[in-house]
Amino acid sequence: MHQARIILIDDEPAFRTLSCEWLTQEGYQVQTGASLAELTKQLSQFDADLILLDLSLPPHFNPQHTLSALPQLIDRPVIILTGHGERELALEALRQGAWDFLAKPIDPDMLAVVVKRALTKHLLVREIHSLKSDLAPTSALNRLIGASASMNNIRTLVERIAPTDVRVLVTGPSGTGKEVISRAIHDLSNRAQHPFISVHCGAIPAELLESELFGHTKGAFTGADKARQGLLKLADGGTLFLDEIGEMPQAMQIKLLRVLQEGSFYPVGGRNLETIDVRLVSATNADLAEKVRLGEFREDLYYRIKGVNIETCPLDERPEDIALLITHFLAQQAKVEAQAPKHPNSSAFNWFMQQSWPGNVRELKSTLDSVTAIARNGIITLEDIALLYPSASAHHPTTNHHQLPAINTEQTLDAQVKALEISLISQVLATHHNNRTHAAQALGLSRQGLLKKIERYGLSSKGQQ
Ligand SMILES: Nc1ncnc2c1ncn2[C@@H]1O[C@H](COP(=O)(O)OP(=O)(O)OP(=O)(O)O)[C@@H](O)[C@H]1O
Repeated sequence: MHQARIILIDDEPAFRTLSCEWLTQEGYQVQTGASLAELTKQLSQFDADLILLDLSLPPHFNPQHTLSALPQLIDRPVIILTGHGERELALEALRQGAWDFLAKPIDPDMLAVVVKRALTKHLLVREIHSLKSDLAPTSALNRLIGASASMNNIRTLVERIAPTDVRVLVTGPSGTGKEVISRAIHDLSNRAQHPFISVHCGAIPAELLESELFGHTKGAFTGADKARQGLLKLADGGTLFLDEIGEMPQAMQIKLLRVLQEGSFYPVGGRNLETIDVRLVSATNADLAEKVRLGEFREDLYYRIKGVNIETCPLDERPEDIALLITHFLAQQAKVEAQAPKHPNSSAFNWFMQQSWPGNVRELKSTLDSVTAIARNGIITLEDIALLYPSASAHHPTTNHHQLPAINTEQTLDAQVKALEISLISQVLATHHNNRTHAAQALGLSRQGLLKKIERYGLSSKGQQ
């Protein structure tokens, strides 16, 4: 876990210095300030995990004024520091969402215990929220990031067909999320409790594919020193995902067709007919219809596997998804590393928006991974990017074509306005270190208004303020 960050706001300099020392000795990173204005300024640069807050602060020394700021702060624990005779105020602060209060004079041991407890409990609450959202049935859909018309259609299709047993063929260029979509279909289906078995048809040598899929008996061929179940049997009750089905050898295509027609097969070298109940989802980046025309793929198999066709489109054709994917991948990375998410600054963000991504989402993700690995202090800059991609140093932010999505006569005005809104919100959130209060100010929105848009576009990521 990262070193927890605390902001202490109190108007007494001696108290600030002393408490700062105590907390630093406990291993926390601490920043201090004397007023609400300083708190706001610090929050924009220092993503605090906890705030210690005196209620009587300059210039007004009006506790009610401080109390009215509480709703903006309570995304993390706020501990109120109260003076003598301020019990009522402290209770009011608790009603408004403060975590706890400590009465002055503060005992350092008590301070350490209360702070530690608040941070631990806060962390647990966040974990529980995160686990709950991962378990929610809609989370499989939420994993399909994107607000483009194409991604919206895909999500709708996935939701409709997942509970049926219809076969699905996912087509589209490499790295556009065909496997993620296939998994989402499985996770939202009635087979979700059973296995999802993925077979990369092009990666397994033709001579091994049959025994990999159907299994084999002992002694079926040289080296088969014991019987082994095939992937088809392992997928029983669940979903069999045949990736790159266009690369399946012709001999195997006939065998697969038989399984799909009869629901049964013989393991290699075996005489006992095995029956299975699997849902088939296939994917390819090849033009299967063309392969059929060229005689490279069996027409009868093509129609057997096709069922519903879901088609993904290149990332360059849906620039509004880039901003959402960047936010998503950074949040995902932060979760794995149990750290606050890193953020691109404005010019780095623009660079990502302007690139062409022939390798699609996979390429965007790996570029982001490598750039974040070398970024310092939680901020990704154009200089970081230029270390790995030297052409970035010549990058000129005003000549981009993705920052403002290109005018597209095939999309409605609504869709294009949405794309622009997503792009701008993501960028402002990134440049304000995901501080929603400041991003809202920069965009001229109320915080509530911004939160609604974040929710609507699925822009939220764990660990944001
Ligand atoms: N819409 C999306 N939302 C979230 N992650 C995505 C999305 N699309 C792709 N990804 C991520 O991009 C990477 C590539 O996706 P995936 O493997 O599903 O692509 P693919 O189309 O199956 O590629 P290939 O044809 O090369 O097998 C994965 O890390 C995946 O998690």
